[in-house]
Amino acid sequence: MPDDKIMVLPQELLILGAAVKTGMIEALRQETTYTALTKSLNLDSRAVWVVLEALADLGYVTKQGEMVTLSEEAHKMIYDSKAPNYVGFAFMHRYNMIRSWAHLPEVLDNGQPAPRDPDPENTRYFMEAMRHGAVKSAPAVAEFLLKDTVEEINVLDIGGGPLIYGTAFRAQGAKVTVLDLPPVVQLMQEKAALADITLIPGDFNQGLPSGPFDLVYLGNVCHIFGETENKELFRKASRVLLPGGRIAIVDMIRGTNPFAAVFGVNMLLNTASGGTWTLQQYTDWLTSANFQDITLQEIAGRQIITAVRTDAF
Ligand SMILES: C[S@@+](CC[C@H](N)C(=O)[O-])C[C@H]1O[C@@H](n2cnc3c(N)ncnc32)[C@H](O)[C@@H]1O
Repeated sequence: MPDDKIMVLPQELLILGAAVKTGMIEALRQETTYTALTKSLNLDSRAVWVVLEALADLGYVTKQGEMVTLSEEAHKMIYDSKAPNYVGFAFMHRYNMIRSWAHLPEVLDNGQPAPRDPDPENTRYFMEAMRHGAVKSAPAVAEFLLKDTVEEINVLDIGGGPLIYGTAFRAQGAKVTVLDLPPVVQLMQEKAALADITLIPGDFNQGLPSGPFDLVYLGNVCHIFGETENKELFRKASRVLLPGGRIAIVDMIRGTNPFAAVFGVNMLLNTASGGTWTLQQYTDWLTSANFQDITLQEIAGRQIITAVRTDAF
């Protein structure tokens, strides 16, 4: 609904994001001074002073005389994974989103995705944001999908690099294989080993691990690509499933809530063919890939489409 919410500017996120990007937050883990910080990071002294004052008044920085350091609460929020207020660097993904959303007029003009910041740290920020976003719903989704299974089942989690869903499937007794892009696998391999998850590098547009699997899980993956890629992905999934095996797709279903259409703009900005798709589109694509019994349900705030592989091969 049109209202004055559009007047809100996320200034706190923009200040904090810039402080991370310039190295200020990392440098503030040690006690330092305005002058030393400015010099060591080769930044503008007036700008550093103004931003540090804002960070201090917002509670992120503690000042004592000349000395400045990250506040205890900010330290817990960003660096202490056991703290109740921990978010890690998940907020940096939001910061990056704002940067790409500001390019919407050019995207409307030329139809090309917004320019990408090649900073390799962005993979880590993205993983942390995905983990943060999934942690509440993953146990309920895993329980919903695996509750009626009696034996240990084989799950393929495509694009499951953040490992939150994989961990939840593992907790339900499943054997879990995760496929994700090589930079993600490199970053997450250690966590995967600790969680007893097999993490495989690869591009799902090129191929899938051969399996066979009882369940193929696609969590927030179908919005990255368009009709051609999704149809082909469902066909590939169908081939690595056992007869009677299931596919489960978590995504935002266009036409069921306004958020799906808004998220479609995010995918317009960040991909060449991605978007959000209607239940009818999913139904057509799944049917053409030999799936039946297609249903849409909502579990823990997530929309889940499930379907069963037919024997028609
Ligand atoms: C939006 S995240 C979803 C993460 C997780 N499944 C969830 O629901 O929280 C998309 C994931 O798919 C992975 N991905 C994107 N394109 C891929 C591709 N072509 N092949 C394999 N993984 C891909 C990304 O690296 C990322 O981990």
